[in-house]
Amino acid sequence: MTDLLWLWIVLGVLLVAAAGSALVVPRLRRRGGSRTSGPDGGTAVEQEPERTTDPATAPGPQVVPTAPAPTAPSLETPAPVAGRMVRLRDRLARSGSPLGARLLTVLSRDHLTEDDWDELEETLLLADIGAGPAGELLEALRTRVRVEGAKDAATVRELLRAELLTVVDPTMDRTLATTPQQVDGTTKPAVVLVVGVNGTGKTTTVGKLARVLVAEGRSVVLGAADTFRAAAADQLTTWGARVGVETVRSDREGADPAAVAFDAVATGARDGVDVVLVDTAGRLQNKAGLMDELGKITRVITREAPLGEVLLVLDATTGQNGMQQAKVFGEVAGVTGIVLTKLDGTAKGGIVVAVQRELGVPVKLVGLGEGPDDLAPFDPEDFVDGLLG
Ligand SMILES: Nc1nc2c(ncn2[C@@H]2O[C@H](COP(=O)(O)OP(=O)(O)OP(=O)(O)O)[C@@H](O)[C@H]2O)c(=O)[nH]1
Repeated sequence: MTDLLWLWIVLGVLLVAAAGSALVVPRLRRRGGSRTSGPDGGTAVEQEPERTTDPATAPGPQVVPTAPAPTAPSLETPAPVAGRMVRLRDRLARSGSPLGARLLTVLSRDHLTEDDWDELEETLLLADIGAGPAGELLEALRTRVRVEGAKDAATVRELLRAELLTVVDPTMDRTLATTPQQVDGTTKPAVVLVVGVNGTGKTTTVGKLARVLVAEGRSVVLGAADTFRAAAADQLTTWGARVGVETVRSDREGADPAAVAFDAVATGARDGVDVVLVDTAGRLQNKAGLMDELGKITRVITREAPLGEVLLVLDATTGQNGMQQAKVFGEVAGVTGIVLTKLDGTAKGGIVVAVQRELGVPVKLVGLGEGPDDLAPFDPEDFVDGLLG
């Protein structure tokens, strides 16, 4: 009898426990989402919203309404890269035409006087071509006009076109080093570091360049090493997400940019991507500080993969004023190529020539608008045709 009583008590306790556990809705937390760099430079993953279990299969009577699962944003297809500069040439012609049109007007006069040659020189200097290249261009034109003597509009245009092309220098190697490299039997991504003063268009250029690479079928990882401006990492993440490219960033404003750059390159190497593009902050006007920061970023990157390209972003609208900054970056950062942005907004296209001369490195890309695909590989012939209108 006592045994039977104990059996009933145990069964009762078990029933109460089972009913209690059925009312508990388990909460699951999944780790995943955008990759962020931890304060120590190690990668951490976070920012994933909490998920509740599917109400249809969850135990218990309660049905918790859930918001519909967000649909993944549809990926954009970047515009083809070939012929971009031709497509954008009209824009260039509109902004650069004062140079070409004024030169052609003067050169077409019947007898060119010294005043005419002075006017040509002034026009070239106003377009920021620089005194040296302007002198060379005029010297060559004088000789050809004297020797050839021809004056019809087509011949004059052809003369000017040829001499402008010579100073823009079609022989410079403008290819971007974006091919993965073999290091000790391991394939490493090509690393492109993007530098320049603030506001020149670095972040935008990294975003647009990612699209250029995606359009060419390359896989890309972005590194948001501009940790100075909090919005820069968000801006970059948005650019990347639009074309399915991952951004490695820090969750902390003011984090060590070198740590983020290292994480981005390590992520790219681990995931076997073709190219890692690293955006940097541009606020260090002081040469020693700049040298320290860029030196550290370069050192940590090269521990993981060779640095293929250092692109200096320059705002074409600042013209000769931007040259001083360009020289400082040229000295401290080992620049291998120039990206000239905002060429759509200036008649000072001659800066292409001046900056190449000053730094001894080629303009490789030009920004010709605020649209996502308004970045084009620089083509000297298309550029000169744009200037001539
Ligand atoms: N018209 C025009 N605007 C451009 C071009 N490239 C960039 N911009 C604009 O320039 C502004 C600054 O661009 P950002 O990419 O934020 O510049 P940043 O150098 O990263 O700036 P910091 O992060 O402050 O150093 C933005 O409004 C861009 O849309 C271009 O080729 N043409």
